[in-house]
Amino acid sequence: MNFLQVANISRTERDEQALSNVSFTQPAFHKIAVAGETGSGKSSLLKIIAGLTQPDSGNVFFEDVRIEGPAEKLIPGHKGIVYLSQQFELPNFLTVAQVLEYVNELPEEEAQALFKICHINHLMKRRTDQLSGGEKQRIALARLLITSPKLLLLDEPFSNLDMIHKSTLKSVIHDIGEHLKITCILVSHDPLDTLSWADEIIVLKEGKIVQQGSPQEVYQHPINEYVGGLFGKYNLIAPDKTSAFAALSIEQPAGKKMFIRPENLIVTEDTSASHSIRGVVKNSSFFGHDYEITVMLPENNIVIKHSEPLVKGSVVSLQLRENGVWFI
Ligand SMILES: Nc1ncnc2c1ncn2[C@@H]1O[C@H](COP(=O)(O)OP(=O)(O)OP(=O)(O)O)[C@@H](O)[C@H]1O
Repeated sequence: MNFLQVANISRTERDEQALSNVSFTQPAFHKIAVAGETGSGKSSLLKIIAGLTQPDSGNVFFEDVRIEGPAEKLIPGHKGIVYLSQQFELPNFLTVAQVLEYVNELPEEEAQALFKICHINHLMKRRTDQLSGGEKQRIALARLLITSPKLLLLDEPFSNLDMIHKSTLKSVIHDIGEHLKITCILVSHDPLDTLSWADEIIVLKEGKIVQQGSPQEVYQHPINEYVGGLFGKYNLIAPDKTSAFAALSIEQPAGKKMFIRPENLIVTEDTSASHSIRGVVKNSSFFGHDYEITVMLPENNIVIKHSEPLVKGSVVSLQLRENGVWFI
């Protein structure tokens, strides 16, 4: 039995293809993140899986049962699947306890454990209009989880959250998977949210899956520049601009560009080192845990990461980490 099977889903919105033949399967407890630029179809996909949007063609099966869309049933949605939208709403003028009691069917002990996981125990007496955005979101999440779903669909849960609320929510999402045994699909366009959490990443562009793989695969071996760019900074060196890399004896496939993540280039002390690239430091920018350094090569500039700033105008020697180059 497949836990979730998405089979050839397509949907058109205003004459544009929002989703085009999207297919994938998800085993239970396998954490899937969906990434893609704005308008690539991420929310549409989640809503179709939740049974809240009707696909034009294709099917979604949840535990081998076909999910009916809103055109096929009176009350949209599917038992066992919950969707936390970017625009969730809580009832006004009620306390958090009242909001949750209304939907709660869990025994008291389980409900308390759930509230603890969601970091909301201390908010029970507050009214819903007396909460911060991050607190409201965790109440909305608890309100869905209290129905004991098997599949949780989270649509950009971290957008609009400051670092503190974001880190609380990250630990909540981690604990949901660990302790509540709920499978999750997460949509986010921040690479840091998805790379560290997901077992598998599905990348959408213009409604199509362009790459699907482990976080390591999509980060280190993107299929194209679009995927590479979604997950962080990179250097892309055209085939006719690689003279500075000659000493590295890299075998370059014809017509392909060199793709190198900044952290795959490391500064070596020895400026005469063979098997290294020499360049001149153009500038250093502070990024908290490290510096981003732009280095001028004869034909182009490249960006590297380094633990300290480097003096502008100084000559540096760089080495490439093992398997640090990819071609696209
Ligand atoms: N209700 C709607 N009416 C008209 N067009 C829509 C509707 N919902 C989505 N679309 C269009 O379908 C395409 C996919 O939208 P969708 O919201 O799924 O993308 P997304 O990847 O989730 O974007 P974002 O990251 O901005 O939320 C976009 O071109 C969007 O404008």
